[in-house]
Amino acid sequence: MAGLLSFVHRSWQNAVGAPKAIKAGDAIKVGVLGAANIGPMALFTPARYHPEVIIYAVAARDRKKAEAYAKKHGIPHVFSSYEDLLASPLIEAVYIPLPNGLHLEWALKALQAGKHVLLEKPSVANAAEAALLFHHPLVTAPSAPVLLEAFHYRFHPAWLAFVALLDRPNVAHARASLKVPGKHMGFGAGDIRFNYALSGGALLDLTYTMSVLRGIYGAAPTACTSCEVDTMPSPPGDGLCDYKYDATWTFPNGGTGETHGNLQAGVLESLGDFANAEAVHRPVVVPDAALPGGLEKVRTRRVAYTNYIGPAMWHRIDVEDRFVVRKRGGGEVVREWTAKESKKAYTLRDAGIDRPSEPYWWTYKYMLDEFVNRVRGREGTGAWIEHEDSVEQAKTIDMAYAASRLPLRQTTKFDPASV
Ligand SMILES: NC(=O)C1=CN([C@@H]2O[C@H](COP(=O)(O)OP(=O)(O)OC[C@H]3O[C@@H](n4cnc5c(N)ncnc54)[C@H](OP(=O)(O)O)[C@@H]3O)[C@@H](O)[C@H]2O)C=CC1
Ligand SMILES: O=C1OC[C@@H](O)[C@H](O)[C@H]1O
Repeated sequence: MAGLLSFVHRSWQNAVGAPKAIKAGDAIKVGVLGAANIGPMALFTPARYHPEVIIYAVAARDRKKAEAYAKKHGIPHVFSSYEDLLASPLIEAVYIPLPNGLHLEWALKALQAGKHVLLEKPSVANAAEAALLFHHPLVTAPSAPVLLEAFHYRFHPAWLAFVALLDRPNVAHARASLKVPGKHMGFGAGDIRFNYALSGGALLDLTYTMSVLRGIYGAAPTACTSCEVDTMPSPPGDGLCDYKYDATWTFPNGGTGETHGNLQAGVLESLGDFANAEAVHRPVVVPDAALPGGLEKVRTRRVAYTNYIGPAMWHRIDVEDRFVVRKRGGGEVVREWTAKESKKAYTLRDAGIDRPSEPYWWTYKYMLDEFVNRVRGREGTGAWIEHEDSVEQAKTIDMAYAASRLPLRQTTKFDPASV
């Protein structure tokens, strides 16, 4: 009951209850490319209680649509085209929630206009595009603007607490899932997620599960050993867009992995396996000064993080340590037991980081804070998505498509040499 009440309280505070911030005189003016559905959740709500961020303008392909969106979300300025918005000297940073196939083009154009870029996940459509973007001189120059792939879940204290419980070199198997009841969320015919020309497909849209596996191992996979996909019937999706995938992986330490994504999950399937991350370790000898000579203590750890994608609503991190005391060198077992512990980390302090934060902050607010810290050249929590991380992520998705019966996501027709 107490858990339910705090869930309701946190959700209410995030949505409307938290006091609006008084904006600093030098707050970053952000322009938004596209009247996208995700804008309010991923940026406008957290910006409301961030003193250094003003959602200043939006541009849409249709000005009337942009005006209606601006009115609904209290955005003071409207531009008739993405180009016009980028040309505004008052705009310091740009948020890009466009279809995946347009990310490369508009990220490069925004960077060329000197804007910092918060780029929706997945950063781009494939590994070739990732190399083009993240190795581009506009990105690698010493005073280049900030460019961040918006993997919001990596910024939440619960993720930081989960990772701190891992013994990465000894992870033996990892699993990540994301099963979304898309039919009930409007992801139907015509959605960008099922449009191959816009780089649709669940492996890209639900790219999180592969990112989670890479985050658990702290390494890129060595191979995608299998990838079964189910595709949207044609039309929509041209038969080329997966709505469901089940993939298996190997990692450099010999460990294995599995990722499961479904954009058309039933409600029960989604409730049962919505956004889970799990790491099972190899047995390792752990020090215990209290043990008599000739004996050793062996720990086999399993860590499970439930709801890695929306931890501010609710999450739990379960640690299960199976201990064996045995004769040294793998001999006779003299004692065995299992220790279980459940943890939560809603604030940075809960994760052992001595910085202010609030339990109602969503993943997006933690990410926005770090984005602002980078833009302002300030030290942050250390949570960040490095450019090479984004490049590795795109390579990982390509590996999955290569192991499936589907083609890689198509490269944009935009000519990067034109910027
Ligand atoms: N971080 C998160 O939690 C989430 C991230 N996302 C990511 O955000 C991005 C947008 O997703 P979502 O908000 O669901 O998508 P929407 O379809 O709601 O928005 C996409 C926007 O892209 C613009 N657009 C430009 N060209 C095209 C085109 N040819 N066809 C269709 N749209 C076009 C449209 O803008 P205009 O207004 O100019 O017409 C539209 O508003 C994706 O990259 C997705 O992966 C999505 C959901 C959650
Ligand atoms: O980023 C996302 O997260 C949640 C999913 O519902 C959505 O399809 C995806 O774009």
